Amino acid sequence: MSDIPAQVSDLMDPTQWRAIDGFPDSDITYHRWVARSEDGEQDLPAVRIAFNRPEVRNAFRPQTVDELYRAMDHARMTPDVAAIILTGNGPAADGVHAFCSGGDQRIRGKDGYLYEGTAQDAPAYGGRLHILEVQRLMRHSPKVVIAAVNGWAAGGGHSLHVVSDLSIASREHARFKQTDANVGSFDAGYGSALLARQVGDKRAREIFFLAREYSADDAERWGGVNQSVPHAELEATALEYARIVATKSPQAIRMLKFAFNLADDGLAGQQVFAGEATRMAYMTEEAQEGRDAFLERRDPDWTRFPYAY
Ligand SMILES: CC(C)(COP(=O)(O)OP(=O)(O)OC[C@H]1O[C@@H](n2cnc3c(N)ncnc32)[C@H](O)[C@@H]1OP(=O)(O)O)[C@@H](O)C(=O)NCCC(=O)NCCSC(=O)CCC(=O)c1ccccc1C(=O)O
Repeated sequence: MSDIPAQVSDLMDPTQWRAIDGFPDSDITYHRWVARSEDGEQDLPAVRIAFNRPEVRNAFRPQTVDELYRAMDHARMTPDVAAIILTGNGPAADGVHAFCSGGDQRIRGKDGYLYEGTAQDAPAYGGRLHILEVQRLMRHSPKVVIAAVNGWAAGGGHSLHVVSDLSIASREHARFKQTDANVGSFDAGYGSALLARQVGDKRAREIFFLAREYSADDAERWGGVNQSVPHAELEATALEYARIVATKSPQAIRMLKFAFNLADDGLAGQQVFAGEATRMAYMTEEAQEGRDAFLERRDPDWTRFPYAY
């Protein structure tokens, strides 16, 4: 049985989680859902990834983004994980909760966000904007990403909740504010286009152009989150969503997620969907006949495969 990890957040029940090898607590924390009993420990089908910089409202710096990408990718490639819960640790010392407040403005250089040790006036290509790579990974991951918005979701943090497949928000502490334009940034990709899909075009423009704060209940009413729940129930609700997702066919969930993405993602969306369709085709005798004929140096015999309609 693994050790019970540190309680990294007010809502995290450490007895339900275990540490994951190779992912020590750092700018993010990454845990696997487990059931512990006298008989031992059993992995359950969800992971928890959390921003771990509550002193800056869980703003991300390049190191944070690198760690987030690695954890997301690890979850993507873990075959018995159905869902990824994305949240923020906290609260901070002043009692304020944050999901994520976007890019860390203190280390923003001329052309992006700078790694520690990079001079503020570094020449071009010193800066990173690779949170967008994380957005694409979340979008193309076959796993269902559930944002558990425990506090502030601002700027690029707002976008991460938008890109998540499902969002659940703390009624007392979740606060949404799309501050990009306040600081001269603009998520002109998923963060704005998907938001318009979710809450409607006028509302999305209002959220970006006015950068006004709105609540979990507002977000639920507008269609921006699936559910506003009492703070104390946030992670339990996210786990309940994950548990239900895990009762469904993995193949069906994967195909549905990629189908939901397809039209908005253009040819990249078609490619992801088509890749899974190809995997299914490979499992058929018809496709295997093509492979076998090549390896046996003969013409394929398609006669037993009908032109289905
Ligand atoms: C989130 C707030 C509204 C919370 O307000 P409040 O509770 O009053 O707390 P504060 O006193 O403001 O903050 C406490 C403490 O934290 C520091 N802090 C907070 N947010 C950040 C931040 N993002 N960067 C650095 N530091 C931060 C704050 O300075 C305080 O520190 P002290 O030392 O105690 O003074 C409010 O905090 C707020 O508005 N925060 C800023 C939100 C913001 O504008 N974020 C950046 C938006 S731009 C972005 O995220 C770019 C992301 C990106 O990479 C990108 C790239 C390419 C295309 C698109 C994107 C994209 O937008 O995603």
